[in-house]
Amino acid sequence: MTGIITKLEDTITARRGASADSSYVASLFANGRAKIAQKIGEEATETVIAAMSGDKEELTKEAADLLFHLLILLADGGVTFDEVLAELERREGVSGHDEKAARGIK
Ligand SMILES: N=c1c2ncn([C@@H]3O[C@H](COP(=O)(O)OP(=O)(O)OP(=O)(O)O)[C@@H](O)[C@H]3O)c2ncn1[C@@H]1O[C@H](COP(=O)(O)O)[C@@H](O)[C@H]1O
Repeated sequence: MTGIITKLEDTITARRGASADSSYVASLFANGRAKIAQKIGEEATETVIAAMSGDKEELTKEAADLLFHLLILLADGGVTFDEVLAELERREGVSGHDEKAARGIK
């Protein structure tokens, strides 16, 4: 299931320093973290709009866009998707309320 994530992570890493003219990923890296973060905001908004419209196909496509751009932001920040999954596994079985309390969130 996550094989495509690993492949995308490898592709994203390989695009670092590639020509921004020929690669969308390289163009995002070239424009910097703020631009990548901005794309996350846009894709998140589009995902929310798709969810609210009730269009499952559109929601699937927008969620894929969001996840793709999140992988780029994670790569830029030096975090792997495996590390995100490990954090989710760490929380497994912990109540959401307890998790918030552990982080000092009321
Ligand atoms: N999975 C994706 C993928 N999903 C979405 N996108 C691009 O993400 C962009 C989505 O942004 P928008 O919807 O806002 O469209 P846009 O208006 O064209 O974007 P902006 O000009 O505003 O940045 C589009 O340009 C899509 O083509 C992707 N681009 C690349 N990939 C993967 O990344 C690989 C490497 O791509 P390159 O870096 O282009 O070689 C590809 O082989 C694919 O596997």
